[in-house]
Amino acid sequence: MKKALTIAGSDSSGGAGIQADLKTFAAHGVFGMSAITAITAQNTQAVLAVAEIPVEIVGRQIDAIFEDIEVDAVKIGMVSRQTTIIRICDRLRHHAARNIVVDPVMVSKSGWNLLQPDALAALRSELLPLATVLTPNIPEAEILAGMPIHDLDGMAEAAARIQGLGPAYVLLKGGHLPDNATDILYDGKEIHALRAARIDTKNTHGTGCTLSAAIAANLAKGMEVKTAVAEAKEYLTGAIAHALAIGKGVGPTHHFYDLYRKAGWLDQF
Ligand SMILES: Nc1ncnc2c1ncn2[C@@H]1O[C@H](COP(=O)(O)OP(=O)(O)OP(=O)(O)O)[C@@H](O)[C@H]1O
Ligand SMILES: Cc1ncc(CO)c(N)n1
Repeated sequence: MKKALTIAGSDSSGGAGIQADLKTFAAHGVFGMSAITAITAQNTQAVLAVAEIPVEIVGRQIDAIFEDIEVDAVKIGMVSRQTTIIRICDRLRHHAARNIVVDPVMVSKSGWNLLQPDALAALRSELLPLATVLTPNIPEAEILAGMPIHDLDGMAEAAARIQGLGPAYVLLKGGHLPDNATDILYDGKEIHALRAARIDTKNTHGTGCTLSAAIAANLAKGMEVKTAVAEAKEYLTGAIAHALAIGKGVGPTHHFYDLYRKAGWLDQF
């Protein structure tokens, strides 16, 4: 069985962060492991509190895994502190980690800042060059590329600028544009548009986490980056189509819709 590691924050409501990543790995038949960077008290409406995990413990979780188990892919999500970013990069370089998917999480859907302002420089200089695939959303890409983005042409221009900062591939997610759910993949040479119809739902909590974890799972299984991204996008679109109206706010995507469909459970819960 292939094995993937997520380095991210815990979402108590189970729809984003570590919980979304582990469910996504499981849905892909990949064994999931985790190094937790922070614990958030969060639900479908808000992030209420965040406790950072000490840098030393973050590093030790990564060492504990790599010293014992072969890691086929790594997904990195919420890492809010500069010192933690630097330690993670140091440990990943030390263990020669490969197939690294970086979701440069900055602000939660409910508006909570998940990246401290002084950590941006470390994200740029340390983490971006380690990424096989970087998956910014529009607001994150605007900050990384230093330009406003209004349409697909703007996304392509920003993806090219960000790719120049070091990641092998940039997947710029278009979820925040008003009329489509088209993402742009750039590898330094060619632009690929991954098109999907916008699904009319308010339940999109954890979409970004789910997509990056699905890419990592597909890379762990040995897929080429372009195939891994295209299949992950298809999986995510299904997970949004079957999103769960759990909680009073923005509900989570359905990570196991395919298994539930096969088991005849989709309409039961
Ligand atoms: N309503 C929708 N219908 C179909 N696809 C969507 C919809 N909303 C978002 N997506 C897709 O979900 C993925 C994540 O989109 P988005 O740009 O919202 O990321 P994000 O802001 O990082 O998510 P998160 O808030 O979970 O961090 C992208 O592939 C995007 O195209
Ligand atoms: C822990 C965590 N990571 C990432 C996100 C992405 O929005 C979130 N809401 N919570």
